[in-house]
Amino acid sequence: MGSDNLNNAISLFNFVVKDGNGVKGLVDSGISRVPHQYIQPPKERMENQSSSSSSPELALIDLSKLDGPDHEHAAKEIVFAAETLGFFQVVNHGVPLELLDSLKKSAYSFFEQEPEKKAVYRNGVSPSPYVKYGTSFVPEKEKALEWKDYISMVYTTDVDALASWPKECKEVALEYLKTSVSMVRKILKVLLGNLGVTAVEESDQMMDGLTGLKMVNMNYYPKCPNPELTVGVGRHSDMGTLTVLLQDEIGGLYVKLEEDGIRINNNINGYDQWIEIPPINGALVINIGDTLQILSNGKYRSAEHRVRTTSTKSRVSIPIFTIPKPTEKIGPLLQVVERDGGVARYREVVFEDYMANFFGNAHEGKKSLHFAQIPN
Ligand SMILES: O=C(O)CCC(=O)C(=O)O
Ligand SMILES: [Fe+2]
Repeated sequence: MGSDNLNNAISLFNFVVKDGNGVKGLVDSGISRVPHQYIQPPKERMENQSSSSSSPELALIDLSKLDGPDHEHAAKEIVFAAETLGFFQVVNHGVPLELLDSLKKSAYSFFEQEPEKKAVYRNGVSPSPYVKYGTSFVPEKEKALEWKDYISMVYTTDVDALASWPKECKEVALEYLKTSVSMVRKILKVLLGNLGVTAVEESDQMMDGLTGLKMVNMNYYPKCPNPELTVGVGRHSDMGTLTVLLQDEIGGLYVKLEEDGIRINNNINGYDQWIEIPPINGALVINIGDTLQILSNGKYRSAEHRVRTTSTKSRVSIPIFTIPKPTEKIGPLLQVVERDGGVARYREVVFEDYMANFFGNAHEGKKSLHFAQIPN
């Protein structure tokens, strides 16, 4: 695509979004400056805000301890992280380390294909309702586009996954999903237990409901000529229950500190404070989503996070989203509301409606939660 055309808003949108060339196609066309559609308003640019140098500890939790004599200690670490930052990292998580390497490689094999190969999975033309390739979050609604391409694969059954997910990544993605799900259940069991859900059957049933929908995404952030003007992903929280994330060695994922969540040492000039989730080889990142914030009546923090771009190297990240089934009703647990003096901070929502609101709007911090919030 010639540089004259790049200045034409409609043809840029068509090239990147509609025709499925993505940000990757834009970069491959040889641009030396990002098109204006990608320029974020100053308050969203990441170079403009301070990032905490004296970060409070970001927990790195050894999950194997949940199965031994240190269970209580590990469980406390999980609960504390969920109540404060809403993000932590785990090791000894049971997901094979070789698989993590294969996943990153397979993400590159998918995104480095010719645009036509990826474009077959575009929204509306994809041969499967469970597979979607796209760029940015909701391009039609965004004031500035995010510098990110992605492929999203919803899990129903193994047979469906192997029949419909792209061949470049289906086997590893499925293995990643299956090995992660048992870890997610271990973590959820701890978090539910702390809310008073201790009976095995009730806990199992609740976990089935909270993770009824699972998907693996692969995000690809091409290197960007103007990292100071762009974002990889804008400020948002995840809508689901728990997110598991594999990131590569590039870094660039930031989580926002909130005043009541954690002590802030250096709150400079009222700017938001963000801390980076540092890449740790072999570790996985876990974060709390809106669903758990609602369920816990606000005790667990669905963390606001965002991703910067870099000019030196492209980055991949591979999240698994565990989400309630669309028909599931989600509201604060009764026993938690009782403990909170009978005050529910969220109403009960049918998850399908929550999801429609989430995907119907551009990323805007934690605004997604307003859909369920009861104003006080
Ligand atoms: O790329 C990352 O590190 C995070 C991506 C993310 O927040 C998301 O896909 O929801
Ligand atoms: Fe996210």
